[in-house]
Amino acid sequence: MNRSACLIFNPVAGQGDPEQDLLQIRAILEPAIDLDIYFTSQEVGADELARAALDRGVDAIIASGGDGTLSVAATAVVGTNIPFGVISRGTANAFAAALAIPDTIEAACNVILQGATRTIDVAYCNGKPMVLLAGIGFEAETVELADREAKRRFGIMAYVLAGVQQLRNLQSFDVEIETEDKIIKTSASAVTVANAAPPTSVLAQGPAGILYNDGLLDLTIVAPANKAGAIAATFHLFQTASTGNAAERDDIGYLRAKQFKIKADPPQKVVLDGEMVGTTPVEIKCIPEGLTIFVPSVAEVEPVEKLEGLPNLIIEMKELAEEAENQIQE
Ligand SMILES: Nc1ncnc2c1ncn2[C@@H]1O[C@H](COP(=O)(O)OP(=O)(O)OP(=O)(O)O)[C@@H](O)[C@H]1O
Repeated sequence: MNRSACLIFNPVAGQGDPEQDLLQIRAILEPAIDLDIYFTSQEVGADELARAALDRGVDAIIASGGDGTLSVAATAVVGTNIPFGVISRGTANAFAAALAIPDTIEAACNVILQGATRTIDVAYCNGKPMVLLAGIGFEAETVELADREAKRRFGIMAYVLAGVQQLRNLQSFDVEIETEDKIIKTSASAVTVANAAPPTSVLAQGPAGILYNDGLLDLTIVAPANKAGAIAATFHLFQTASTGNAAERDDIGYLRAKQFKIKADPPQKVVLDGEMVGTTPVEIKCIPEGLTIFVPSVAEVEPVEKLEGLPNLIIEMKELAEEAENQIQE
């Protein structure tokens, strides 16, 4: 008997052709999995659809859409032991990148077909489930500026443009951070608490690596003195993220803890897994092994060759050419 799964599909996500995307997903998954397909709408979100599916009883929940859809669907699955599948079709695809899930439809579907799962940590931020990260200050302002229209026109550049725009009116705030064993007071422009984060979430990249199965959250404080400092700090974090090193600048701090209570003066906007959720204060607590997700059974292999796109490119396969020549001679 086939496995069954509820597929929650956002028909307006990303810049692709949703009808084509859905056909492709069905063509790959349906031979092995009985899919019960539900579409998100402006009124009915992926979380509501996921909760209804859990009530009906399903073997798995699969969400397909941008980061917004994936995050809210995941929040409904937290704490249930029902495996969660991710088919990313958004602009930034941060959710898939943070959890090392491939972001093409074909590869993501194959991960679900293979059926390997693992449990990962999640967190609760003011009672709301969080899979990736909470951004306080700068990031929250940036997310608010990158609206759907801008994302449609500029893709991932919308976030970069919004970030640059935001740098122009960089503001610093006083922050008090309380962990299990200490209270830290400083000023900052951005405070980010990450459970898991893609390398593109530069403001989360203070520590050398963000582990999503260590029972701990990673907090990064970015406190540049001025605009030039902000650009230098961002660039440094971008570099450390790509090399896997920890940040080494005086205006960047980081620490790990099971939970954080954060107050800001003046109160700052908070973005949780890409969605605006209100303002500080926040209380964020790690929930070890709170979510079961489908993951690649073997690590993705980086391609060792890329030639396509080169001008006047001709590739001759030697053995095939020789074989053809031999056949002609025979
Ligand atoms: N059928 C629909 N019509 C209009 N809006 C929808 C519909 N379904 C979901 N939405 C809205 O889509 C948003 C989530 O979009 P999602 O994050 O999945 O895609 P995206 O914005 O294209 O991707 P990304 O977040 O990666 O930029 C939610 O705000 C939700 O209200």
